Amino acid sequence: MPRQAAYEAVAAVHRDDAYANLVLPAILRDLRLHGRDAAFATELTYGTLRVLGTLDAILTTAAGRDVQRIDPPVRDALRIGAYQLLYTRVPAHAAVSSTVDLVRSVGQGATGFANAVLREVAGKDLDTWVTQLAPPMETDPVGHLALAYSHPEWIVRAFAEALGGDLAETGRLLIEDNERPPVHLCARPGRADAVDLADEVGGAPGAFSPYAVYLPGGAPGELAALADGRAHVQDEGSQLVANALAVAPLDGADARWLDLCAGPGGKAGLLGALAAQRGASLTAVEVAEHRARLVEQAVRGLPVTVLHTDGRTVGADRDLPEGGFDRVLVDAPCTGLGSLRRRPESRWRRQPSDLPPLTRLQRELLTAALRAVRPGGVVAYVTCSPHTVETHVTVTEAARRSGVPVDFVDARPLLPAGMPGLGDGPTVQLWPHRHGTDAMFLAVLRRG
Ligand SMILES: C[S@@+](CC[C@H](N)C(=O)[O-])C[C@H]1O[C@@H](n2cnc3c(N)ncnc32)[C@H](O)[C@@H]1O
Repeated sequence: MPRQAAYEAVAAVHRDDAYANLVLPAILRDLRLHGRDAAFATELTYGTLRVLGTLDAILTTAAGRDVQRIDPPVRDALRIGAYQLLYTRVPAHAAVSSTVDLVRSVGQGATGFANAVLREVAGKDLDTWVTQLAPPMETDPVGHLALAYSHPEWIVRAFAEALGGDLAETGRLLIEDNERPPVHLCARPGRADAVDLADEVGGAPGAFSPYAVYLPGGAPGELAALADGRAHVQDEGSQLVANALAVAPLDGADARWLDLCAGPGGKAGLLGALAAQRGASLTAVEVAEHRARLVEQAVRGLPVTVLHTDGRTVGADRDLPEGGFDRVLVDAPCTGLGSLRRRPESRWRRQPSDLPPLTRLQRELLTAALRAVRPGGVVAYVTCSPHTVETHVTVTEAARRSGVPVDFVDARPLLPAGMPGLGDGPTVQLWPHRHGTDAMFLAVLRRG
């Protein structure tokens, strides 16, 4: 049954462009899978989707034909079978026979083929397959890392560039991207204390964010603290960058805060709670209607006004006056390459051609933010991507072209004291393998 669930989820991702984290819960419910069975189905689904590139290279060799030419239902079943053989402790005979059963139910007449391919796959362990199929690290490091750790080459290249060309560290990042991501809670300031909340949920206080709680087990389920608005689910890195905006030094008024890209409302929830403690209020802007509704739910009871509009209308919208805000967050739409752990299929969907329209939008939104902030006020530009085109290039280009005088603020002192691996400033790049967070980028600008 767990394998059937994983098959249905993986097939829906490939057939319907579905998102695994959205389809899988419904499939688990339909098949009435709970506890260990549900956990196994989840591992098979997420694991198979993450390491798809490596699995496909191996299956292509084992089948003696391009995996893309195998009938899609059989192909997905083989991928789940190969994942079990190479990445889990499932005994080989169980992985093979259960996959052949699966193939019998989805691809008529292909059981002999599936049996032969899986026996071939099982003939070598993962390291041996990688040694056989990956180009040598010495001559083609990007190709090697891409195959060994299952990322598209353009993403490996982008990560390596953001890590200053350090390929050993790039490898550590890729390995981390293939791990099951942790679930972090944000204990909302003024409503909950992280240490008490950690006790309550059987978790541990976060290493860096004063609001973070690490949840054991990976699924937040029906926690009372979430239901009654004392906490929300939020990666620790997201908490840190939102908090950095709130603690950036500011002369003069500090009452009007703006979140220009607020949906679904994680950072607006934290900023709203901080604003409440400081007698400030937050305007949260979101262009997508359903996401604006999610922001409204996330900020209930906090001094937050949600605007369902385009953040680029600063100056044209009465509620978004030029120079009207003391602190502004631009948590820009981006490729999301910094949170690949959480979206197993996304590394295979994203394309380099996604970058130009996104970076144009990022520049426009940051320019709007620089117009929205008052002289002396601060803007935090954030992405959950470390791609330098979306980080450094966007920030320097927008600052240069905006016509607004701006200075970089060193973002490092705005993060908790003693936090390692923050680089040379003034911007900050967080990393899964260094900080256990998503790869959030933060630049803080002050309007002159
Ligand atoms: C990275 S997400 C923001 C995440 C959010 N800050 C949080 O912490 O939950 C970017 C958001 O910007 C929204 N967006 C995209 N274009 C926009 C625009 N022109 N104006 C306002 N919001 C926009 C997207 O719909 C998306 O919800």
